[in-house]
Amino acid sequence: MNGGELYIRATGTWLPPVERLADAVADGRCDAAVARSTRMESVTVSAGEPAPEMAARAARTALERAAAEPGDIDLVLHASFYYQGFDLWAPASYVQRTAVGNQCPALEVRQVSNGGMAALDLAWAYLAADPARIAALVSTGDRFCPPGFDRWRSDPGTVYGDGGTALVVSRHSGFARVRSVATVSAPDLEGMHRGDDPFGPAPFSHRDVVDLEAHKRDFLAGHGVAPTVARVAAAQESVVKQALADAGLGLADIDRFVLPHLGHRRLHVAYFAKFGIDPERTTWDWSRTIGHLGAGDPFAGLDHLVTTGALGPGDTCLLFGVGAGFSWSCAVVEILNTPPWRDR
Ligand SMILES: CCC(=O)NCCNC(=O)CCNC(=O)[C@H](O)C(C)(C)COP(=O)(O)O
Repeated sequence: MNGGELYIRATGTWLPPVERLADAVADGRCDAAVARSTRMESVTVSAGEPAPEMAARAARTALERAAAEPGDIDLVLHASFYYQGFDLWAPASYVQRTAVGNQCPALEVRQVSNGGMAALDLAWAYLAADPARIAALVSTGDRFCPPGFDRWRSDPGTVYGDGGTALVVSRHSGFARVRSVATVSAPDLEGMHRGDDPFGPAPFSHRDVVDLEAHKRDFLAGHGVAPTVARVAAAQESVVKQALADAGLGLADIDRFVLPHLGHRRLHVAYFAKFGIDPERTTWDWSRTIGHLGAGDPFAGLDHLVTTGALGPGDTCLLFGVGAGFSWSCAVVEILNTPPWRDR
């Protein structure tokens, strides 16, 4: 169980323009088979904006919407998982200096695609530990660009988009209440994003471009597909059960589902078919135009549903996060009122 009340004061995203998969297939950047299996339409692609800068822009939007002063923020957590622009550096401090302008603890959470949701879980516990602590900013930012990452081919079941997202959470008030956050870990699966590669002395010591499919093939060769799929499914189920139980709700009580921006085949196996979720009640129709934002999918998806009015007062929403490791987080969010920034 989490500690005390937690509210969402504001969400924020900063997303660059999209590139269409049809164009990427036509010019050979994206394999037609990936376009077919993922059913993605487009992904956001940064023309040069660095990941921490996109996170800071999303953070500024969320802080403005929250009407938060620098002194209101008691913790900054920044989640990312790809290169942040410098070899040895603290992107959370960049977000704090450029978007927040205070001196509270600013720390990074690197838990691959589950980093944003894991940071939300950690922020709640940090705020609950001291009555003097009121609010936190959680930001995410990633730019999946060459030479080290191929957004179309580095992870064939998922096409990657660039962007920044942010959440301002508070123990006192907000347009939505976080009724629970649960996190589950399965470290026996960490080898799936490592494969048979040796540990290296520097980035890209063993290969020039991230190739998650190669690591997955190596891992499955040793661990078997069926047991691995079953392990992933069981852990995903356990985190959903825990979040719903902590919120005192059942799956049937949930109005909308914010899913990771994975390709359609992966979403079908892990969410639509597994939980009997109607794609129409999820963020799929939108996420297929955005791509996998790394740690930011859940915040971007919530921002989209609230801003477009798909979620309104009295509605409940389940946020899903899953990351290499693996780790899964799940949050139950109840919308209390319509935020002033909702599309008119
Ligand atoms: C590396 C980025 C990241 O953290 N992504 C989230 C974790 N990855 C996923 O959830 C993708 C789905 N993959 C899996 O569940 C496992 O690899 C399976 C269970 C082996 C299935 O793989 P698939 O056939 O979908 O490629």
